[in-house]
Amino acid sequence: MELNLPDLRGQEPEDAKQQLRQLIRGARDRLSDSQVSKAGQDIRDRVLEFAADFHTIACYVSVKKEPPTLDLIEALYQQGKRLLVPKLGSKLNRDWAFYAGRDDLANRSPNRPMEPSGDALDSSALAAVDLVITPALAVDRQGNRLGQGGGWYDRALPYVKKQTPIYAMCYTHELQRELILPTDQYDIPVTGVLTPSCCFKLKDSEFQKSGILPA
Ligand SMILES: Nc1nc2c(c(=O)[nH]1)N(C=O)[C@@H](CNc1ccc(C(=O)N[C@@H](CCC(=O)O)C(=O)O)cc1)CN2
Ligand SMILES: Nc1ncnc2c1ncn2[C@@H]1O[C@H](COP(=O)(O)OP(=O)(O)OP(=O)(O)O)[C@@H](O)[C@H]1O
Repeated sequence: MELNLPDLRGQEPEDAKQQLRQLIRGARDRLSDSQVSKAGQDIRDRVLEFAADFHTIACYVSVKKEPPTLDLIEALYQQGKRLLVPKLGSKLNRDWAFYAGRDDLANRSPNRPMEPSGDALDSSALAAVDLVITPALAVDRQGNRLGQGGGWYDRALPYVKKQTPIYAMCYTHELQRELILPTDQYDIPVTGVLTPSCCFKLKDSEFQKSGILPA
Protein backbone atom coordinates (compact mmCIF):
# COMPACT_ATOMS: atom_id res chain seq x y z
CA MET A 1 0.00 0.00 0.00
CA GLU A 2 1.36 3.44 -0.91
CA LEU A 3 0.20 6.54 0.88
CA ASN A 4 -0.08 9.37 -1.61
CA LEU A 5 0.14 12.53 0.41
CA PRO A 6 -0.22 15.98 -1.14
CA ASP A 7 2.70 18.40 -1.26
CA LEU A 8 1.55 21.26 0.94
CA ARG A 9 4.51 23.61 0.56
CA GLY A 10 3.35 27.19 0.75
CA GLN A 11 0.87 26.49 3.55
CA GLU A 12 1.51 27.29 7.18
CA PRO A 13 3.35 24.28 8.68
CA GLU A 14 0.69 23.86 11.36
CA ASP A 15 -2.13 23.70 8.76
CA ALA A 16 -0.15 21.41 6.49
CA LYS A 17 0.65 19.06 9.38
CA GLN A 18 -3.00 18.93 10.41
CA GLN A 19 -4.10 17.94 6.90
CA LEU A 20 -1.44 15.25 6.67
CA ARG A 21 -2.40 13.88 10.10
CA GLN A 22 -6.02 13.53 9.01
CA LEU A 23 -5.08 11.65 5.85
CA ILE A 24 -2.70 9.29 7.67
CA ARG A 25 -5.09 8.67 10.56
CA GLY A 26 -7.81 7.92 7.99
CA ALA A 27 -5.57 5.33 6.34
CA ARG A 28 -4.72 3.81 9.75
CA ASP A 29 -8.43 3.52 10.54
CA ARG A 30 -8.81 1.42 7.41
CA LEU A 31 -6.19 -1.13 8.50
CA SER A 32 -7.83 -4.40 9.56
CA ASP A 33 -7.33 -5.83 13.05
CA SER A 34 -5.33 -8.68 11.57
CA GLN A 35 -3.03 -6.28 9.67
CA VAL A 36 -2.40 -4.39 12.90
CA SER A 37 -1.70 -7.51 14.95
CA LYS A 38 0.64 -8.90 12.27
CA ALA A 39 2.49 -5.55 12.37
CA GLY A 40 2.80 -5.95 16.15
CA GLN A 41 4.41 -9.39 15.79
CA ASP A 42 6.83 -8.14 13.14
CA ILE A 43 7.74 -5.11 15.25
CA ARG A 44 8.38 -7.32 18.26
CA ASP A 45 10.67 -9.65 16.32
CA ARG A 46 12.60 -6.98 14.42
CA VAL A 47 12.98 -4.39 17.12
CA LEU A 48 13.94 -7.03 19.69
CA GLU A 49 16.92 -7.88 17.52
CA PHE A 50 17.66 -4.22 16.78
CA ALA A 51 17.55 -3.28 20.48
CA ALA A 52 19.89 -6.05 21.65
CA ASP A 53 22.68 -3.64 22.62
CA PHE A 54 20.52 -1.08 24.42
CA HIS A 55 19.71 -1.47 28.09
CA THR A 56 17.42 1.40 29.10
CA ILE A 57 14.79 2.19 26.49
CA ALA A 58 11.99 4.76 26.39
CA CYS A 59 9.05 3.54 24.30
CA TYR A 60 5.43 4.59 23.80
CA VAL A 61 2.51 2.33 24.75
CA SER A 62 0.45 1.97 21.59
CA VAL A 63 -3.24 2.80 21.33
CA LYS A 64 -5.83 1.96 18.69
CA LYS A 65 -4.27 1.50 15.24
CA GLU A 66 -0.81 2.79 16.13
CA PRO A 67 2.06 0.42 15.30
CA PRO A 68 1.64 -1.99 18.23
CA THR A 69 4.33 -1.95 20.92
CA LEU A 70 2.82 -3.99 23.77
CA ASP A 71 4.36 -7.32 22.75
CA LEU A 72 7.68 -5.64 22.02
CA ILE A 73 7.78 -3.92 25.41
CA GLU A 74 6.94 -7.14 27.24
CA ALA A 75 9.57 -9.10 25.30
CA LEU A 76 12.24 -6.46 26.04
CA TYR A 77 11.25 -6.50 29.71
CA GLN A 78 11.51 -10.29 29.80
CA GLN A 79 15.06 -9.90 28.53
CA GLY A 80 15.87 -7.76 31.55
CA LYS A 81 15.83 -4.34 29.88
CA ARG A 82 14.61 -1.25 31.73
CA LEU A 83 11.72 0.44 29.96
CA LEU A 84 10.47 3.96 30.54
CA VAL A 85 6.98 4.58 29.19
CA PRO A 86 4.88 7.77 29.16
CA LYS A 87 2.82 8.42 32.26
CA LEU A 88 0.45 11.19 31.23
CA GLY A 89 -1.82 11.31 34.24
CA SER A 90 -5.04 13.18 33.71
CA LYS A 91 -3.40 16.28 32.25
CA LEU A 92 -1.03 15.03 29.55
CA ASN A 93 1.89 15.62 31.92
CA ARG A 94 5.18 14.86 30.24
CA ASP A 95 6.03 12.26 32.86
CA TRP A 96 7.37 8.73 32.60
CA ALA A 97 7.37 5.58 34.72
CA PHE A 98 9.19 2.26 34.61
CA TYR A 99 7.30 -0.60 33.02
CA ALA A 100 6.68 -3.38 35.53
CA GLY A 101 5.03 -6.09 33.43
CA ARG A 102 1.92 -6.32 31.27
CA ASP A 103 -0.40 -6.80 34.26
CA ASP A 104 0.74 -3.54 35.82
CA LEU A 105 -0.34 -1.49 32.77
CA ALA A 106 -3.82 -0.04 33.09
CA ASN A 107 -5.98 2.74 31.72
CA ARG A 108 -5.56 5.23 34.52
CA SER A 109 -7.22 8.17 32.74
CA PRO A 110 -9.92 8.06 30.07
CA ASN A 111 -8.73 8.32 26.42
CA ARG A 112 -5.10 7.90 27.41
CA PRO A 113 -2.67 5.13 26.57
CA MET A 114 -2.23 2.56 29.36
CA GLU A 115 0.23 3.51 32.09
CA PRO A 116 2.24 1.67 34.76
CA SER A 117 1.48 2.19 38.45
CA GLY A 118 5.03 3.29 39.36
CA ASP A 119 6.17 6.74 40.45
CA ALA A 120 5.89 9.51 37.86
CA LEU A 121 9.31 10.81 36.81
CA ASP A 122 9.68 14.05 34.89
CA SER A 123 11.28 14.22 31.47
CA SER A 124 14.74 14.63 32.97
CA ALA A 125 14.57 10.82 33.44
CA LEU A 126 15.19 10.66 29.68
CA ALA A 127 18.82 11.65 30.27
CA ALA A 128 19.40 8.07 31.49
CA VAL A 129 18.07 6.21 28.45
CA ASP A 130 20.16 4.58 25.71
CA LEU A 131 17.43 4.55 23.05
CA VAL A 132 14.17 6.41 22.51
CA ILE A 133 11.36 4.96 20.41
CA THR A 134 8.79 7.63 19.55
CA PRO A 135 5.47 7.25 17.78
CA ALA A 136 5.15 8.88 14.34
CA LEU A 137 2.46 9.24 11.72
CA ALA A 138 5.15 9.72 9.07
CA VAL A 139 8.91 10.20 8.76
CA ASP A 140 10.78 11.67 5.79
CA ARG A 141 14.28 11.09 4.41
CA GLN A 142 15.70 13.91 6.49
CA GLY A 143 14.34 12.49 9.73
CA ASN A 144 11.50 14.94 10.14
CA ARG A 145 8.78 13.28 12.21
CA LEU A 146 5.07 13.99 12.08
CA GLY A 147 3.55 13.29 15.50
CA GLN A 148 0.00 13.33 16.80
CA GLY A 149 0.14 17.10 17.23
CA GLY A 150 0.38 17.60 20.98
CA GLY A 151 4.01 18.71 20.88
CA TRP A 152 4.49 16.18 23.72
CA TYR A 153 7.63 14.56 22.34
CA ASP A 154 8.97 17.84 21.00
CA ARG A 155 8.96 19.11 24.57
CA ALA A 156 10.31 15.89 26.12
CA LEU A 157 13.10 15.08 23.63
CA PRO A 158 15.38 18.00 24.55
CA TYR A 159 16.10 16.06 27.78
CA VAL A 160 17.61 13.17 25.83
CA LYS A 161 21.43 13.21 25.75
CA LYS A 162 22.83 14.42 22.44
CA GLN A 163 24.43 11.09 21.54
CA THR A 164 21.32 9.02 22.38
CA PRO A 165 19.61 7.62 19.29
CA ILE A 166 15.97 8.58 18.72
CA TYR A 167 14.07 6.20 16.46
CA ALA A 168 10.57 6.93 15.19
CA MET A 169 8.13 4.04 14.71
CA CYS A 170 5.55 4.07 11.91
CA TYR A 171 4.11 1.69 9.32
CA THR A 172 6.42 1.08 6.37
CA HIS A 173 4.06 2.80 3.91
CA GLU A 174 4.20 5.94 6.08
CA LEU A 175 7.91 6.46 5.34
CA GLN A 176 8.05 9.38 2.92
CA ARG A 177 10.34 8.73 -0.06
CA GLU A 178 9.61 12.00 -1.83
CA LEU A 179 7.67 14.34 0.38
CA ILE A 180 9.55 16.61 2.79
CA LEU A 181 7.31 16.95 5.83
CA PRO A 182 6.39 20.41 7.12
CA THR A 183 8.41 21.42 10.18
CA ASP A 184 8.47 24.16 12.75
CA GLN A 185 11.22 25.49 14.98
CA TYR A 186 10.56 22.98 17.77
CA ASP A 187 10.75 19.80 15.71
CA ILE A 188 13.62 17.52 16.63
CA PRO A 189 14.76 15.26 13.77
CA VAL A 190 15.09 11.56 14.51
CA THR A 191 18.16 9.37 14.12
CA GLY A 192 16.44 6.41 12.54
CA VAL A 193 13.20 4.61 11.77
CA LEU A 194 11.54 1.43 12.94
CA THR A 195 8.73 -0.23 10.99
CA PRO A 196 7.33 -3.77 10.85
CA SER A 197 9.65 -4.48 7.92
CA CYS A 198 12.80 -2.45 8.56
CA CYS A 199 14.91 -0.84 11.28
CA PHE A 200 17.66 1.49 10.18
CA LYS A 201 19.72 4.58 10.93
CA LEU A 202 18.92 7.40 8.53
CA LYS A 203 22.37 8.94 8.16
CA ASP A 204 23.99 7.78 4.90
CA SER A 205 21.23 5.18 4.37
CA GLU A 206 19.97 4.32 0.88
CA PHE A 207 16.61 5.67 2.02
CA GLN A 208 18.15 9.03 2.88
CA LYS A 209 20.23 9.17 -0.29
CA SER A 210 17.75 7.88 -2.82
CA GLY A 211 14.50 6.89 -1.15
CA ILE A 212 15.22 3.15 -1.39
CA LEU A 213 14.22 0.99 1.58
CA PRO A 214 16.44 -1.84 2.83
CA ALA A 215 15.37 -5.24 1.45
N1 LIG B 1 0.66 5.72 22.28
C1 LIG B 1 1.04 6.98 22.35
N2 LIG B 1 1.47 7.47 23.49
C2 LIG B 1 1.85 8.76 23.55
C3 LIG B 1 1.78 9.61 22.44
C4 LIG B 1 1.30 9.05 21.22
O1 LIG B 1 1.21 9.70 20.17
N3 LIG B 1 0.95 7.74 21.22
N4 LIG B 1 2.15 10.92 22.58
C5 LIG B 1 2.61 11.69 21.53
O2 LIG B 1 2.85 12.82 21.62
C6 LIG B 1 2.16 11.49 23.93
C7 LIG B 1 0.76 11.74 24.43
N5 LIG B 1 0.00 12.51 23.54
C8 LIG B 1 -1.36 12.64 23.55
C9 LIG B 1 -1.91 13.70 22.84
C10 LIG B 1 -3.26 13.93 22.84
C11 LIG B 1 -4.11 13.09 23.52
C12 LIG B 1 -5.55 13.42 23.47
O3 LIG B 1 -5.87 14.56 23.29
N6 LIG B 1 -6.44 12.50 23.61
C13 LIG B 1 -7.86 12.83 23.47
C14 LIG B 1 -8.59 11.66 22.91
C15 LIG B 1 -8.19 11.46 21.50
C16 LIG B 1 -8.96 10.37 20.82
O4 LIG B 1 -9.86 9.75 21.42
O5 LIG B 1 -8.64 10.14 19.65
C17 LIG B 1 -8.41 13.30 24.79
O6 LIG B 1 -7.64 13.40 25.73
O7 LIG B 1 -9.59 13.62 24.86
C18 LIG B 1 -3.59 12.01 24.20
C19 LIG B 1 -2.22 11.78 24.21
C20 LIG B 1 2.86 10.52 24.82
N7 LIG B 1 2.31 9.21 24.73
N1 LIG C 1 9.41 22.73 22.87
C1 LIG C 1 8.27 23.39 22.61
N2 LIG C 1 7.94 24.51 23.27
C2 LIG C 1 6.81 25.16 23.01
N3 LIG C 1 5.90 24.77 22.10
C3 LIG C 1 6.15 23.67 21.41
C4 LIG C 1 7.34 22.90 21.64
N4 LIG C 1 7.31 21.84 20.82
C5 LIG C 1 6.17 21.92 20.13
N5 LIG C 1 5.47 23.01 20.46
C6 LIG C 1 4.17 23.40 19.88
O1 LIG C 1 3.24 22.33 20.06
C7 LIG C 1 2.38 22.25 18.93
C8 LIG C 1 2.41 20.87 18.34
O2 LIG C 1 3.70 20.60 17.83
P1 LIG C 1 3.94 19.60 16.62
O3 LIG C 1 2.99 19.86 15.53
O4 LIG C 1 5.40 19.62 16.28
O5 LIG C 1 3.56 18.22 17.35
P2 LIG C 1 4.00 16.75 17.00
O6 LIG C 1 5.48 16.66 16.90
O7 LIG C 1 3.22 16.32 15.82
O8 LIG C 1 3.47 15.99 18.29
P3 LIG C 1 4.21 15.09 19.37
O9 LIG C 1 5.54 15.74 19.67
O10 LIG C 1 3.30 15.10 20.53
O11 LIG C 1 4.38 13.76 18.77
C9 LIG C 1 2.85 23.30 17.94
O12 LIG C 1 2.02 24.44 18.07
C10 LIG C 1 4.27 23.58 18.38
O13 LIG C 1 4.68 24.88 18.03
